[in-house]
Amino acid sequence: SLLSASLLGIDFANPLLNASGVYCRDVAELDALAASAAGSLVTKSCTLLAREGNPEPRYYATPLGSINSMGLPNAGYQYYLAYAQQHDYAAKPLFLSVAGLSLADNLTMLAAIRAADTPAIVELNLSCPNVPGKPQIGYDFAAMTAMLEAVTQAYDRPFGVKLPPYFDIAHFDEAAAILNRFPQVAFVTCINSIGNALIIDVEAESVVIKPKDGFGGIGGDYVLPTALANVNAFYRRCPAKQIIGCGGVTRGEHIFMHLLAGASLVQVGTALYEEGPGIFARLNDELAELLTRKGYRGIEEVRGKLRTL
Ligand SMILES: CC(C)(C)CCc1c(C(=O)O)[nH]c(=O)[nH]c1=O
Repeated sequence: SLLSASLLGIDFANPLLNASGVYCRDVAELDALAASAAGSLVTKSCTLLAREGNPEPRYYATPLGSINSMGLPNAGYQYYLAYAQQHDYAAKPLFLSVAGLSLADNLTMLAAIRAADTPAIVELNLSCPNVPGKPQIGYDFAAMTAMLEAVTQAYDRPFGVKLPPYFDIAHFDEAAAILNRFPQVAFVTCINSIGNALIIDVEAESVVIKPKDGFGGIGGDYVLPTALANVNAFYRRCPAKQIIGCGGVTRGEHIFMHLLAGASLVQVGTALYEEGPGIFARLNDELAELLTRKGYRGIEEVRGKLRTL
C-alpha cells in the first residue's frame, strides 16, 4: 500500500519506528510502541548487565529539540532478548539495539541473541564508549574496523549499525569504506544525537542537565540538516546497503525529506519523547497526505530521488 516499506526483505506496514533510547526501556513502553501505529520498534541499547544510568536531570527539551546524557540506563540484554522472544512478529518487526561497553560484552550479547534464534534485527550502536581517553567507537575508525571484524565473526546474520553524525566528507568516505568491507552490515542508521552540545538556561544562568557539566547529545530540529546529509552521504556511498534515517522528524514532510535522501525506514526520537506514541498515527497521516498530493503511489517511488541542481 501507500506507506509499505521493506528492509532486509522484511515487510513493514509503514516506514516509522522509534529511535533507540526513546520510549523503549521497559515492557510497558515497548508494548505501547507495539500497539501504536509505528511500523516497527527498537529496544533501548542494552549492555551485558543492567545499568541505572546517570543522575537526573539527564534529559531536557527546548522548543528546538532536546539534550540528553542518559548514561545507557537499561535492564540488561537478557531483558530485551526475552522481550524479543515473546514479541508478535506477524504484527510488526522488532529491532534489538546493542551497545556493549567492550568488544567482549558485544560478542557475549550477540552470541546469546544468535543462539536464541529470534526474528529480531540487531542494530549495533557504534556510539558505544571506547577505552577512556579515546573517542566513541564511531569516531575511532581503527576500533570500528576491529569491532566489525570481530562481530561479523561472532554473529552470522545480517545486522545494522547506528552511526554518530559525521561532518567532514573525508569522514563519510572513510566510514563508508569500512562499512563496505562488511556485506553482513546490511543497513546503516544515521544519525545518533550530535554529541557534547551545551544548552544554557538564561534565567537560571545554568546548564539544564546534571551529568557531564551539562554536556549532552542533541536531537530534534537542531539536527535535521545534519541527519539528512548523513543519510544521503551513506546512501550514495553504500549502494549495497539500506539506510534508516533518524534525526529531526516532527512532521510528515521531514519523513519525506529522509526518504528523498535515501532512507528506507525513518526513526523518531525527540518528537516521540515529547508527544508519545500517538505521534505515529499523526506522522503516517501527514506522510500519506503529502505523497497523495504529490501523486506518489508508494514510498519506494520517493527513496533516493533527491534532485541536485
Ligand atoms: C552515549 C552512550 C551512553 C555511550 C550510548 C547511549 C546513548 C545515549 C545515552 O544512553 O546517554 N544517548 C544518546 O543520545 N545516544 C546514545 O547512543
